[in-house]
Amino acid sequence: MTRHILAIDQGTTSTRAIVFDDRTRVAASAQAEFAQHYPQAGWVEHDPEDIWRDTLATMKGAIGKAGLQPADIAAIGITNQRETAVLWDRATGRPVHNAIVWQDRRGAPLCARLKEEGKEALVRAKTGLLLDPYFSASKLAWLFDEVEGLRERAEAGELAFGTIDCFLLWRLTGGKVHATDATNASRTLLFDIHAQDWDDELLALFGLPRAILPDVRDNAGLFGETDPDLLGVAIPIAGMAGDQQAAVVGQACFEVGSAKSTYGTGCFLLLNTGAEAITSDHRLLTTVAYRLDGRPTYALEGSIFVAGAAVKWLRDGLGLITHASQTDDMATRTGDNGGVYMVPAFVGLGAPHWEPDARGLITGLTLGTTAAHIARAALEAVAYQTHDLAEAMEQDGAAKLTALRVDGGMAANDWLCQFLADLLDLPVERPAMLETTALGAACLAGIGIGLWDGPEAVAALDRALDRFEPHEVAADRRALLDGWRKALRQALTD
Ligand SMILES: Nc1ncnc2c1ncn2[C@@H]1O[C@H](COP(=O)(O)OP(=O)(O)O)[C@@H](O)[C@H]1O
Ligand SMILES: O=P(O)(O)OC[C@H](O)CO
Repeated sequence: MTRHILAIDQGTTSTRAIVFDDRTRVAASAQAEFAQHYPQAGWVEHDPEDIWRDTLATMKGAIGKAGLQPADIAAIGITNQRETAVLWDRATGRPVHNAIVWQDRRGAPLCARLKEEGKEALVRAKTGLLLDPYFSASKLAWLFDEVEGLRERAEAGELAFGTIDCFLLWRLTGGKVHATDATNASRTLLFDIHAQDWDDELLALFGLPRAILPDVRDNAGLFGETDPDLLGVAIPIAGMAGDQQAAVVGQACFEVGSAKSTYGTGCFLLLNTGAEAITSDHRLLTTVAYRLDGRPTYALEGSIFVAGAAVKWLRDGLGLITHASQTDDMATRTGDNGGVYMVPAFVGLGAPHWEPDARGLITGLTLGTTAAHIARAALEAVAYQTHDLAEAMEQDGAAKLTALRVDGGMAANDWLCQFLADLLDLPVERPAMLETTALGAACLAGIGIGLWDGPEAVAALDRALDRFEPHEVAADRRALLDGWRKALRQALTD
């Protein structure tokens, strides 16, 4: 009997469960899209109960589709949308509020005030991050300031905070384990990535009680076991990582200088910098790539908030398409962009600008503009932003990329992969199995139960790749980037 591993990939728009065999081949998967709540402009919430319901249903669905029983699952790995904050009652396990999602900007006033008070240098030195509402701390501070009675309950030890990994772990273990991993902790603005511990000075800055915080663990190891009431058996949960870091593992970016870019709702480019936590001069983030056996490996990260979300907006907001994959054909058919550029600053701009108040725009419209030009502009924008991040990493002296490994739902788009290769003037490598996030979680769980010895064993696993070679000429590249920069300037100064 092969030993199977179940990965839970709780993303921004959908929850997936994938069963892998002991050679990381996919045996079966199940997926559920869930509701997004936009209570006000710039606010984004998820109902944690939706997430929990879909997690259980997709786990059962994937195990069933694989023709297996829960007892055949040797271990579970969890990976998740990062930064999204949940606060729940330890006694009942019930959230006290909807989850405040990473895209939510409501913490902007607090971050702006702390910046004015000159706190950014301190925050940056300890956390590797910036004072931006993207990260969990200002979302939590908002909850404590706005929801009556929470502070007293938290100080009395009644409340638990967690990112989605931590909330799912709590629920899966029947409320027995309150823990997270070093990658998720490193996205809260409360965790000192050098000391690898929560930091009292940061907690004080955001006015948050320490009693709500989870234990922080390595990415691979025994986190706990599933409550037998859920699946009939106790299965070890042996790997956990934020989704972008899990993709680093799934893409086997274990060498210093290797990089991957994941195109899901947003796009996140991470470059492995090894044991050295490099500070960027271009407002990139320093973050934990993974921590194994107590030793952190760091990464430089460029975070783009809107990638696939722009395509989802073409579908759900504008009704221009009925399926995301149509954009591939539309972009191919237009031949060129017709002078149309989109700056998808729907929830502000992330790296390297960090402008929470910037808003999206489409420029260059004429009577000749078609839906296909707009679809193409949405795809091009993702590539321009990737280019800007890669350039910033190079200017930071971190590494000159020799190839870019891509993954995530949007990387299924061949036109986008070719345009990326042309624009970056780099080969783009795309694994045949695009779910590298889930694969990374499965690899961590496999390491956690000793199925694989460590990163070397994971790197040695077979991986089929598609490769896109660059062929655009430099003059075209320059003209396109000029058009993009002009549009970007408009979005940043509006
Ligand atoms: N063929 C495609 N072309 C362009 N965008 C796509 C394509 N397929 C999926 N997407 C986009 O990718 C996103 C889904 O990717 P996924 O990795 O599942 O995201 P997440 O984990 O953030 O929920 C959606 O925003 C969708 O619009
Ligand atoms: O849901 P994704 O895959 O776009 O990932 C979200 C990121 O983790 C946010 O930091």
